Amino acid sequence: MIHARKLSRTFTRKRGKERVEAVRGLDLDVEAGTLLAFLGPNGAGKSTTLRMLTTLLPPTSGSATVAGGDIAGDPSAVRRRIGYVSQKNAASDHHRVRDELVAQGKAYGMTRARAKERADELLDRLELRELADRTPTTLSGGQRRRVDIALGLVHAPELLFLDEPSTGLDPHSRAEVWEFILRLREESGMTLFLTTHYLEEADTMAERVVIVDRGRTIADGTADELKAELAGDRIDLGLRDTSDAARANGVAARFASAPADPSPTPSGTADPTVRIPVPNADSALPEVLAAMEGAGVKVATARGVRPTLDDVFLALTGRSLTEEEPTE
Ligand SMILES: Nc1ncnc2c1ncn2[C@@H]1O[C@H](COP(=O)(O)OP(=O)(O)OP(=O)(O)O)[C@@H](O)[C@H]1O
Repeated sequence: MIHARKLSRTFTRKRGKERVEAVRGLDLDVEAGTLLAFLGPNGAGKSTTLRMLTTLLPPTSGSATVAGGDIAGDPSAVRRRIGYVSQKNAASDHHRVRDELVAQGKAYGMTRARAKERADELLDRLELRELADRTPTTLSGGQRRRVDIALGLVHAPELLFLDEPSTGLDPHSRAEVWEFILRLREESGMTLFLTTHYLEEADTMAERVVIVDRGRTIADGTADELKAELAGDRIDLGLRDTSDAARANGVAARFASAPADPSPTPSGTADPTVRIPVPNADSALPEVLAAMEGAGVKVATARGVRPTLDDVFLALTGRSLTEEEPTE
């Protein structure tokens, strides 16, 4: 469905003629029917990639075919087959939801009758029927996002790009938008390519996660694969007594699958925490506790910690995905 080769985009900032390599040589193949989450910190090149794949921005070099069309050679064929829900609201503030959907259908060359029929189908499918005669300014954030998604679906695309579909929504609306995205996929088998800042969403919803940083792909796989290969489990032990720290670290070193923290790090309050990277926290925990007891270390709290996608990013770059990039 998507085949990109060495896709690159450089911007030249007017002042000072500074060059920004927003996307550097991206290779990507996406199978039809996949739900892919495209992750990366601010400024990693996600929106630029999306804009190139949706033909809104020409690449500086490299090539891509999207839904069977060449983004440079045949952009209109690509546009007919894909939908794009951008970060900005697509619906105008002053037109009623149904009218907006009908206008979109006509813009795609449908007859008025067909455009109305299609608008009705989408109003039902995205549970917007009751809101059909309202203008977007009177809708909640989640309802408005559903209207944006409906607008992206008018021409029944094979592939839908969603740029940050859940950003700026409250947790209830986020869950609701996700429910629609997942349902859409189940009903239509559509390929979905989305960016998100919410790592837990990518972790639980996406079949494939691609992480980009500074314009390059740094990880690609299922969330479980990436976590298992790049981050691994951890055991966190809270010590009752700081004076046990040196002994606790000695025991930790015997179990650690990677060099453990050299010194226990205070976890907010006075009691120190020893963090031990292990291949499997569930099976290692009883053995670690027994060894600590044998060494006379008094353990106050113990817990197995599963890695997150942020741990994956941290392992790869030494930075957290949730931290802001320093402004250039
Ligand atoms: N039109 C432009 N002119 C100059 N620089 C640009 C332009 N568009 C993007 N950039 C730069 O390209 C880099 C990648 O930007 P992009 O918007 O693709 O990142 P992103 O991963 O989508 O970030 P965010 O998560 O903040 O949306 C950034 O350094 C950005 O400042």
